[in-house]
Amino acid sequence: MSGAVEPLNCRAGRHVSLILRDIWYRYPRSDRPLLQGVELEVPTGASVAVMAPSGVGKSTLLSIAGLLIKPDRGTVQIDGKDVGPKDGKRLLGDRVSWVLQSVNLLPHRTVLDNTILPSRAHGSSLDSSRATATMLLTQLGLSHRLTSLARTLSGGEAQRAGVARALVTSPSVLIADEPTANLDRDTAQEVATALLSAAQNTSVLLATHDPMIAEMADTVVHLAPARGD
Ligand SMILES: Nc1ncnc2c1ncn2[C@@H]1O[C@H](COP(=O)(O)OP(=O)(O)OP(=O)(O)O)[C@@H](O)[C@H]1O
Repeated sequence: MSGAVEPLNCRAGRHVSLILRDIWYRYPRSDRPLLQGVELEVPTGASVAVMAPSGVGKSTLLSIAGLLIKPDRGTVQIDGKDVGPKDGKRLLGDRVSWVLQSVNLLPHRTVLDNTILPSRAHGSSLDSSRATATMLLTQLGLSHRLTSLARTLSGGEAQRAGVARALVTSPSVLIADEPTANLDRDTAQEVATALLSAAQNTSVLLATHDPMIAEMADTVVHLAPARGD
């Protein structure tokens, strides 16, 4: 039968922004690969939570998906294109953004100034960066904090500002490694809700120990421990 081959990044009418294919990774000096043929897809605008016991490799997997580590084998695709050896620097902080457990805002700069940094670094004008940042900060419940110094924010507010900073370039993919681990339960839930709602057009790959947070994602996947030899 003849016919068009369905593109890999579009399954059953759904676009897939992040694809990991047959990912293998072994840390130097380790006796066996930590990741052994991992496959993962995050459809555009969807969220996937990765759960596993401590040490199984969630952060390592996210570091590969988030272009910080190159896999020994396998491919990472962003928006349907394989990420090549020299693409990481170009994509990181623009098409692919991160939210970490520690936000690391510049303490003596305002919330708005912190938020616009990635978009300014990737060439957007000051006006358009400010407009996007203001919209995101408002959506994340921080409209009253735009001109506050970052050091005056509470933990939950700082984390929400970190989410705004990560989304200001309208990335295709947001990698969130334990984004709520330092927060109390209520604040964690509030931040996760804000993150998932602000990232509506972005594919989110989230690692968490917390089943309550994982269940807020569209899909929960469990990373299996590496097999021994
Ligand atoms: N830079 C490194 N060099 C060598 N081994 C490492 C390195 N980083 C992590 N590891 C090891 O790889 C394994 C997986 O670590 P990773 O941080 O990916 O797991 P995790 O599932 O995210 O754990 P946690 O939930 O505790 O954060 C651990 O045994 C860890 O010690």
